[in-house]
Amino acid sequence: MARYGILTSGGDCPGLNAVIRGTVLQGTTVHGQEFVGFRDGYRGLVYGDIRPLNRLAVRGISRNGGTILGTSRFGPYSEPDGGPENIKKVLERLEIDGVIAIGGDGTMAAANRLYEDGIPMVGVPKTIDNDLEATDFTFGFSTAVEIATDAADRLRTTGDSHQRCMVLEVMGRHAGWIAIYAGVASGAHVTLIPEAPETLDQICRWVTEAAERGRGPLVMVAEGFTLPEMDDAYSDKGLDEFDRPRLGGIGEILAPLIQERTGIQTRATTLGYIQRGGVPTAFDRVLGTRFGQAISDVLADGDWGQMVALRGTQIERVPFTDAVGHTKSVPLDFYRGARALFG
Ligand SMILES: Nc1ncnc2c1ncn2[C@@H]1O[C@H](COP(=O)(O)OP(=O)(O)O)[C@@H](O)[C@H]1O
Ligand SMILES: O=P(O)(O)OC[C@H]1O[C@](O)(COP(=O)(O)O)[C@@H](O)[C@@H]1O
Ligand SMILES: [Mg+2]
Repeated sequence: MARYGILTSGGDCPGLNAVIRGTVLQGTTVHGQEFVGFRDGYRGLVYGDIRPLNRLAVRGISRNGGTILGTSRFGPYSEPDGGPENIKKVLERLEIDGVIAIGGDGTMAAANRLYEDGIPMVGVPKTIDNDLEATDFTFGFSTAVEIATDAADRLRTTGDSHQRCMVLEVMGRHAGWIAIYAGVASGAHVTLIPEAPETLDQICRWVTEAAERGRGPLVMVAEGFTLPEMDDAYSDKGLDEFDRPRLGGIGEILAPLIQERTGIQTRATTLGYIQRGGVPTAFDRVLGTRFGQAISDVLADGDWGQMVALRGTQIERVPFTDAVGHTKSVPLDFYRGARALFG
């Protein structure tokens, strides 16, 4: 019986457990496959740290956030034990015929490199940021948008009561998907995304317009937003494990600038990791389950080097290389449509 290992790598994301469950259910009931889980992403693969994954182990997990396998930003080529030769030996010793990597762009880049180095790899894309070009939507995004929208709705009532401007910073790295969806959903008076720098003057004009109508202005800002005079997205938290700046903090920068220029009391809230935690929406559970089922079919076909993706309403297969290095930005006409209603 063919036996496969599943790992989750990179930032956690609501819907990961639905993928694990979908894969195991489809694999065991339709294709007669067996599964194990690697603990903590590529670390588990490099060190052969596995746990059994059968039907019982995945019972009821779709409704839980996080990942039952644990995750990390450990690189499969990390010295001293990483690299394809070691990983081949690990897979032989554990009698594992292939690996499913569930992760974002970084995880897929690593999976592609391993695949090119002879390891049988397939992939499932994940990120709350929805910024992977290869797929129309990623699971986790819908949950993050719901949480951000709920937070915005709550800020509206306190902002309205105090006639204050409320700034809400959401995640998304260099893409504004979470901000633009939550901004439109909550009727934010201004939504600021990395794809479309706006001047402080313009932001303050919109804030003032809303305040003049008696509203507590709500400003939704993506962590990657920059003012025209900024060279890079704001970051004061150092680098992550892969040497990328950890973003966050632009909301706290903007709030006093808006207050100073408009004279309107302004408060900032950074939503942070709340966006990635807790119960996934039905949409994310369904997408995760379908991705999981589809990747089990990919294994059955031995279609190595492929990743599943949502195209329209269909789940399709695309090569890893389609997912790597292509960031999906918010289209400017989408932004312009939202912008027409700012203020
Ligand atoms: N080009 C690459 N080659 C090898 N390993 C990589 C590469 N890019 C990322 N990785 C590994 O994959 C991990 C997960 O990637 P990361 O971008 O942090 O998360 P995500 O997969 O969620 O986007 C990284 O910490 C790194 O160890
Ligand atoms: O977990 P970390 O390293 O603090 O990363 C925070 C980043 O992870 C995210 O939540 C999701 O990013 P990935 O899906 O690429 O891991 C970003 O929105 C945020 O900037
Ligand atoms: Mg990434």
